Amino acid sequence: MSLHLPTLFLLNVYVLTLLGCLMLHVWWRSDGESTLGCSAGTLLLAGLGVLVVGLRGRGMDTLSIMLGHMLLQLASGLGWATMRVFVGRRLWWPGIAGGALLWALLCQWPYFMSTVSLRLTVATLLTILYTLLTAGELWGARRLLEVAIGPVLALLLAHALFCSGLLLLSGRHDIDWIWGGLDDGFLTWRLLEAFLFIIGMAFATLAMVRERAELRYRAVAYRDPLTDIGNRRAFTAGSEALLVRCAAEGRPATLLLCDLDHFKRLNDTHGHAMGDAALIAFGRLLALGIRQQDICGRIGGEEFACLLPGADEMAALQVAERIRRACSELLLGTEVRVSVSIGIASTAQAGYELSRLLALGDQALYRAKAKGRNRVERFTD
Ligand SMILES: Nc1nc2c(ncn2[C@@H]2O[C@H](COP(=O)(O)OP(=O)(O)OP(=O)(O)O)[C@@H](O)[C@H]2O)c(=O)[nH]1
Repeated sequence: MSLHLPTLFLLNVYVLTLLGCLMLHVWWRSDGESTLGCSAGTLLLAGLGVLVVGLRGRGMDTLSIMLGHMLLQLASGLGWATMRVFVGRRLWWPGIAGGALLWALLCQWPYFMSTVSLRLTVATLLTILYTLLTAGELWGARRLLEVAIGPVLALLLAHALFCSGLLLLSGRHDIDWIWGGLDDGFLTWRLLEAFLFIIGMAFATLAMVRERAELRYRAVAYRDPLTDIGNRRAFTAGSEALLVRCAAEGRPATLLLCDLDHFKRLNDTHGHAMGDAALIAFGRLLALGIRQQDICGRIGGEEFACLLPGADEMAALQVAERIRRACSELLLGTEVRVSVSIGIASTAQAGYELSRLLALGDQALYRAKAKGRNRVERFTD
């Protein structure tokens, strides 16, 4: 296969600039997501760098070698910064500009300017260094990131391996073989690989940013903003999935339906803010009082629900009593007394359908309220 080098240079400049402008636009529309801003900068700097490097041999060799490679190193530094920002770290300008500054310094040395092999080695080493630093940022934060980082890591490692291979070959072969023949030479493949790598990184970055935004929106949509526990949507989705699993495994599951007592009176007497404080405290009590495999949520104003997989009625009764007793100790130190009524319904009576469990739990709760509140009642036919 033969690739025409000047065409490849032009294609590089055109596509990188176009992609950079598109990324700028996405950044602008995203309310300033810094990762996208850094990625746009990387693409635009890379496009400009390739353009200046492409001027070599047109009477502007010094400018091309010095400025072109400085721009390319700055693009590599900004590529690293893109992932730093993505994982929540701050921009570190000495690191970003370090490669470009080192290149500018080396260009003051006449031997460096006149020795292609040395320049090729330094440029490739810097590229490998920035690529590994970029991969290191993602790897270091892998436990905190909820998004898939495998494709980007694979892309970065492939790029580092390709550049290392190039470095090894340049040590074994005549440099003219690396740079020479231009139509079929190694430079053509180097340029093509770098081009594909930058495009791949831009799309992978965009995908990671989008995936994280979606996860954040979903988390917000599934959380009750006041108590910071799951809302009705989260409880319903989680419980339905749990019930399917319990049904398949033939295990019981029991629902606790909790309703704070005389909540309207509490609001009217002590104010809405104190009512909110009671809701927050009760939400925390539930979240801390259940096992990791249980689910709880605020499913209405002052109504909460818990689903306990694997728990039969008697086990659930103990949990409910514990919650009821702990509730009386909420907001100690204030004049407010909080109590809760709890209705219990289990899959032994209701089957594994959530709506039926909720309906039976509601009947049990109604009985607890009717019998004077601050008590736990089980559903009975
Ligand atoms: N502070 C506060 N109050 C809320 C919130 N959501 C609902 N409420 C109030 O909760 C009260 C519920 O009142 P009711 O449904 O009459 O029930 P109750 O007064 O608790 O009476 P019982 O359930 O029969 O013991 C209403 O006054 C709602 O305004 C909230 O987010 N914050």
